Amino acid sequence: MNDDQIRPVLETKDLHVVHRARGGGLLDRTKVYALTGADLQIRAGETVGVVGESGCGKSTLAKALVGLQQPTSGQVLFGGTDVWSMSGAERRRTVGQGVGMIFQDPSGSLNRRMPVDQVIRDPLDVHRWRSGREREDRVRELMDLVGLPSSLARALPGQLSGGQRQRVSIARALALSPSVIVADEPTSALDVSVRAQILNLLLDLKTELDLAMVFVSHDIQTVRRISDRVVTMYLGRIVEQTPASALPDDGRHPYTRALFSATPGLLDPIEPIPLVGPVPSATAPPSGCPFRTRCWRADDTCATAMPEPERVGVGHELRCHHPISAGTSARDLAAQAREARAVTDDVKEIL
Ligand SMILES: Nc1ncnc2c1ncn2[C@@H]1O[C@H](COP(=O)(O)OP(=O)(O)OP(=O)(O)O)[C@@H](O)[C@H]1O
Repeated sequence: MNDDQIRPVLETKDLHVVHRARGGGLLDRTKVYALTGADLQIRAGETVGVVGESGCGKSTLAKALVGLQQPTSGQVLFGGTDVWSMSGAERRRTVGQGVGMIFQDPSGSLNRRMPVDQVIRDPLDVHRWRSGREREDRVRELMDLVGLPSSLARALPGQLSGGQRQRVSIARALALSPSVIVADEPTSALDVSVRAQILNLLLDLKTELDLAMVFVSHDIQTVRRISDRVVTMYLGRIVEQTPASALPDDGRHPYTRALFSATPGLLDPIEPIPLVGPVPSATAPPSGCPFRTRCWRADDTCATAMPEPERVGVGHELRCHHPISAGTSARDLAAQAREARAVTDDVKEIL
């Protein structure tokens, strides 16, 4: 069976999330296009990494996947059912049990006054999972699973180290035996020395419990290493989905290649592909392809329409009017981008 024939456990269809601008007054109707037309399928047992610059919509996508962010339009399907067509209680039951979330900052996501065993037990109580006795046993089992000694059962989150707090979050996310875990920057708030421990714990649990995982991170090297598939986002759009094994050199979207070229330590000595200017504001994304204002390959076509998704290989899809040929080296791309930039600068001077 190929990927297309395996039904996704979690899926988004043409998902849009538009926020109201932060800090605006009641009458400020400025819209922030945080997520635009996201189509994503998560299959049982796979790890999908999500990368992109700050503000591109990664967290919004993560929250939408776990039912914490109501879409403006489009669908989030769990086991084939649209979770936003359910009643609130049904959605909380379905998504709360089926999808676990791990946040970036365990301190912010744990109730400071609740001891560890109660934090882990909370979802079991909320979902009225089995008997009180079985819940106690389950909490012990979960603490053991994530490597927390039972002596910490009555400790408050503030008495734990950052790594221990993230273990508590992981135990809580796993309490109801979800089939998918969504981890939003799960290690970036931790000391460098414990990051690897928490990452390895997540990977071990994923294998042991046969979980699918969505892993959102700025750490592109880690994402590439642990994922089956890497999703690149730019200004609210999924612009490419690539088998991790094909990265970086077989990435076909100019933005994926630029992002990877700016990451130290990947394969060859790198040569960053120079991009022009900053990321445009999500309140006024450019027409057509959102990346066109910074892309060295863009032409007039790119301003007219967002390219349709194109399948270029197994598990490999992108939206680009001018995709890069597979296997083009980062060095060649950097040279192309520099040359295109020099031409643009010349034109500006003449004008
Ligand atoms: N609750 C909100 N209200 C208004 N705007 C928001 C809200 N949440 C996110 N945004 C905006 O939506 C866009 C996408 O934000 P999001 O947090 O999803 O991006 P991100 O890729 O996760 O960023 P980072 O990597 O910095 O966490 C940004 O422009 C952000 O400022």
